Amino acid sequence: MGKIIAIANQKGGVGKTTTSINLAASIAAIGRRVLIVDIDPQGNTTSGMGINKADVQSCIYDVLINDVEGEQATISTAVEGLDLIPATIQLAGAEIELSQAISRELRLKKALVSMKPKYDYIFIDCPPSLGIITLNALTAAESVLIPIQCEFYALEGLSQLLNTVRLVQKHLNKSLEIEGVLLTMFDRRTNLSVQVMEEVKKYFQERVYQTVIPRNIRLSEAPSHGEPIIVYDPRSRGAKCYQNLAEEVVMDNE
Ligand SMILES: Nc1ncnc2c1ncn2[C@@H]1O[C@H](COP(=O)(O)OP(=O)(O)OP(=O)(O)O)[C@@H](O)[C@H]1O
Repeated sequence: MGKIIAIANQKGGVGKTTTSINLAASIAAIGRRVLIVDIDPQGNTTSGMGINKADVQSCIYDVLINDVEGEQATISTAVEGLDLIPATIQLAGAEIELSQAISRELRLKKALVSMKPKYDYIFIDCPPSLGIITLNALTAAESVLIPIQCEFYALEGLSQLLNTVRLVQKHLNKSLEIEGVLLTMFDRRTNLSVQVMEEVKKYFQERVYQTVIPRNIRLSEAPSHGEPIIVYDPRSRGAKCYQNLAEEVVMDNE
């Protein structure tokens, strides 16, 4: 049965999409069946996997709003064992449309029920907000993986995210857990990165992954080639680190 993990932080640009693509691809590369669900209207995970949004027939919007089956919106990617439910800009309207819908927080959960047996891991790439779309992800998920960028104000807004997690646990999904906290864009030459790491470890303790993702130019180039880092540059530090993270996540769960 696939474990559903939401990758969430309402702060923008902290590495949610980079982690969704590269963690999912690295887990698929060690022989697990993996699905990524892109629920960010920017659709960066979709384009970062080499999918041309203009060619997408059905996307996550159709699943959430038009009752299209998850299977029907699923496409296979160039990485063996890795499938994707894409997002297009159409999703930008869903926040308002869902606000009037019945069981509006449960749409994604319902859609993923029939998908779970087909996968070992299902990752949901969340948008940078705590609106109804992210609530759908936190309600569908068994756990939430939180990427934190090693920068000034890194911890700002985290209490809001943790508060939302607590509210979801109380009202919508009592078994939601913190899967882990991932430090991203770490630059060992700066004191700031080291300070942020210490702060985050003090706060989240053993829930912080041992693997830390460095700032790595190859990771930022890969999406424009539509490839995960293990395909674009398998020898890069970024690739090695996401492979290590994949092993850590699999070890925690199997
Ligand atoms: N480890 C890294 N090294 C270098 N660049 C990175 C790294 N991680 C992410 N980036 C770059 O930083 C930018 C933001 O990353 P990303 O899109 O993954 O963040 P996000 O949290 O998904 O953003 P949003 O909140 O807009 O959805 C992108 O240009 C990405 O290529």
